[in-house]
Amino acid sequence: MPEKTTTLPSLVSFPNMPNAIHFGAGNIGRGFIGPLLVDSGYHVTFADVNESLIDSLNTHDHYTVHILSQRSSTAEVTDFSGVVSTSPDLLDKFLTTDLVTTSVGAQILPKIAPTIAKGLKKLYQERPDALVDIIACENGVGASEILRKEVGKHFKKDASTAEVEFFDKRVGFANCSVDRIVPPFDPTKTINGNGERKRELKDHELDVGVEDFYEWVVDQDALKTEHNIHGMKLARDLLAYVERKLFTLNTAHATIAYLGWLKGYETVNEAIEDKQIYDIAKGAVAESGRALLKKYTIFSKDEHERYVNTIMDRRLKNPSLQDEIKRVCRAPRRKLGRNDRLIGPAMMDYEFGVGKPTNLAKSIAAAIWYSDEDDEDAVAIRNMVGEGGAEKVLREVSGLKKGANKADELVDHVLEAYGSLKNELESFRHPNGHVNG
Ligand SMILES: NC(=O)c1ccc[n+]([C@@H]2O[C@H](COP(=O)([O-])OP(=O)(O)OC[C@H]3O[C@@H](n4cnc5c(N)ncnc54)[C@H](O)[C@@H]3O)[C@@H](O)[C@H]2O)c1
Ligand SMILES: O=P(O)(O)OC[C@@H](O)[C@@H](O)[C@H](O)[C@H](O)CO
Repeated sequence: MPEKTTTLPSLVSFPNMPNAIHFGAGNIGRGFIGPLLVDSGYHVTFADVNESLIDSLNTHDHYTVHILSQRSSTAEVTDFSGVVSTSPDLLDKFLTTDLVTTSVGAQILPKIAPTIAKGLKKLYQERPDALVDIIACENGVGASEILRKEVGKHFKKDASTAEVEFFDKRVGFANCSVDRIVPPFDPTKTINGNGERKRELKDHELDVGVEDFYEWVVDQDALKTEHNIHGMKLARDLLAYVERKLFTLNTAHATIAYLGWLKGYETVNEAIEDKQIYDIAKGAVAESGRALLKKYTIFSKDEHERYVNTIMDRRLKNPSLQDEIKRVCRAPRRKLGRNDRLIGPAMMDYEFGVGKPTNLAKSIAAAIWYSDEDDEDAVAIRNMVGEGGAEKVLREVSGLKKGANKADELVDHVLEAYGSLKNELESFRHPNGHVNG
């Protein structure tokens, strides 16, 4: 295996501006990872299925990232282009890159894997001594590892021994934790000293709005080469950072959103001001926090308390964000997965014997109640509930196997919450709510 850390080969093989390929030119691509890469000297090639977005990237020479905070500010992004992710032109871009990143949604990774495998084959044919790192910037545990397995299936099919060696030794798949709230943004609205004013969409359609906070932590042991990216932190205990973020920020976010949906709110800002919702979310992160602190001794109790307070009382309450409940509730099948933000910390509570996850059970129950006919995950879950009740979802989507003690305990606990949640929330009913639906 090539050497890592400071003795790593760096960008010397690219005398001109190095190229990074980023799959997914959406909120996180344009609002977080893309700007950091550009700021670090890369030309970013965005690859996306959305053809009109790619056209727009190729007809604009800059866009603006609006920092949504009390003291709003902006940053200009230049040095980017776009390629449709199914176009053969994308494969040529692999010849001049040492970094491929993604933010397409964890469930989409298997769909982009064949293209990445083809790009790597091309790279191997032209530059068999190349080193390249791939970082899946998706919410979830081990997203880059999942991508490695998917890409490997395609790359290794009918591959020579030398090709397999190239894949195993010269391509890094580094897991990461990626944290910045990038909500839907209306680029025609802008805030200045005189309040809100309207702008022409065509000039600003690529603009994004982001919170001021960001954290990107990457597994340094998995990287094959040095990248020197501003804002990318390298760490060894990666799972600790991934789970701390997913089981705190995303646990609270999901709890607020699913309960907020039940009560009829449209934004996270509205829902978090509802004391009943705030208390359940705070309780849920306390339940995940007690298990996280047992599992990961690198975080002290005080540090974790500060981390939680920043999330609950500063970041999620940021009045400039106006994040949509619908966005945060998206893909509930993924969010109800065994290792994700709801079931993951609840099971950790049982595994570490730190107490019963009463608030997390309510969050899980609320996620099972969620319905959105535009979201295929939500439709699938509603259908499963229709066929076999909430238990079917917990057994089949959340992987809580019948007969396993801890899993059975959690199932019972969630089913109880599922039955009583609407009554519990009813007295706080909002006119648009779903507590009676
Ligand atoms: N928005 C946030 O606050 C935030 C923060 C941290 C992490 N994330 C994670 O980042 C990822 C992306 O989230 P987002 O909010 O940017 O979503 P988004 O919907 O804004 O962007 C996703 C982009 O991927 C593109 N895409 C979909 N299928 C594709 C395919 N097969 N090939 C190429 N491109 C494809 C879409 O067209 C879209 O432009 C998710 O995993 C999310 O969990 C989001
Ligand atoms: O992106 P998802 O669907 O996994 O989760 C929705 C939000 O909780 C998420 O995008 C947060 O805004 C983000 O994780 C903040 O870093």
